Amino acid sequence: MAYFKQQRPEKVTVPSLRASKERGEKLVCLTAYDYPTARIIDEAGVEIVLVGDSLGNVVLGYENTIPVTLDEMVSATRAVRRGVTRALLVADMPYGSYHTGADDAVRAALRLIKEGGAEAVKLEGGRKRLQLIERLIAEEIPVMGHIGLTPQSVNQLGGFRLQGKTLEAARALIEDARALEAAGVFSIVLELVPREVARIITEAVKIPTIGIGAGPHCDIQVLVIHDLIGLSFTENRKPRFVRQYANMRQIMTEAISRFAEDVRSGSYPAEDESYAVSPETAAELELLLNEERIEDREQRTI
Ligand SMILES: Nc1nc(=O)c2c([nH]1)NC[C@@H]1CN(c3ccc(C(=O)N[C@@H](CCC(=O)O)C(=O)O)cc3)CN21
Ligand SMILES: CC(C)C(=O)C(=O)O
Ligand SMILES: [Mg+2]
Repeated sequence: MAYFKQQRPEKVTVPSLRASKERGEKLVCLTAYDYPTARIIDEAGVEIVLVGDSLGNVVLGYENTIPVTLDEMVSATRAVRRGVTRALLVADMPYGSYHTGADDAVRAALRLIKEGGAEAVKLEGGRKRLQLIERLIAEEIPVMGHIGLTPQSVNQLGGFRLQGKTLEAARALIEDARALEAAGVFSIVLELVPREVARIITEAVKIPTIGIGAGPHCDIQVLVIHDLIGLSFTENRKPRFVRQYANMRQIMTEAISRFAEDVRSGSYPAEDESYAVSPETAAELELLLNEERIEDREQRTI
């Protein structure tokens, strides 16, 4: 490419992901839910930014992703959109937004694309979603699949447990992945599945696999940003696939404690952390104040 182009890495697109897999490149995906975090992640060179419905857990404080609404996802996606220029921007379809029929699903996906600015949507489920996925793709909406642990099924599953452990369950996952590829998804999230199963699926499909708790053989790895920087799980309760690269909880706690201490001791704000009128205006203000005091006294003596 000419010298005046290619100053920055090229924009990541749906077709460029497949080309990356063909070249054997490992890519990175992280979640984001707000503008400043999205900007940091994009500028760090991460290839895919996912506005996950894990928003429900890490931003809204829910137990699971079930209560997350389409409005909440659209709002977060709009904020993230403003911070992302190079990465591919994908938004999760929340629980309920694609479960009441294909027309409703198209409408929900179009809101994430048109209002949110997402370039693709992700939805959970294997073969049972094939018709729905084909319909979305027919309406020019790129779709990312998601199999293994599908957190929107938590009430059916009874918890966030490893999936595809038995021979039968592993075969079902491999069939789901093949069917999703045939339906036209551009990538598949594999969540909480044994590394051997993830390897077989990754080798069986031409589209990239995106692993979370799925071992090293996936084409792409994804984590929730709050898990990476220590703002979600506590050390003794974090899932084994989470590697914590920073302790922002500790950094924030220290900053907040020091601010509170400085306010209470009177050391904040200092003189150069507030504003003053000119000395002349200060003198005039002083005079004005004295006149008012005199008037006050005269009124009270009447
Ligand atoms: N902050 C956050 N990070 C996530 O990765 C995440 C969410 N929220 N919310 C939606 C789902 C739920 N996820 C989870 C939640 C808990 C475990 C967990 O506790 N796993 C245990 C047991 C696994 C097993 O052996 O069956 C573990 O130790 O990994 C795993 C995935 C992944 N997703
Ligand atoms: C972890 C990823 C795959 C996700 O679905 C989410 O963050 O909601
Ligand atoms: Mg999700």
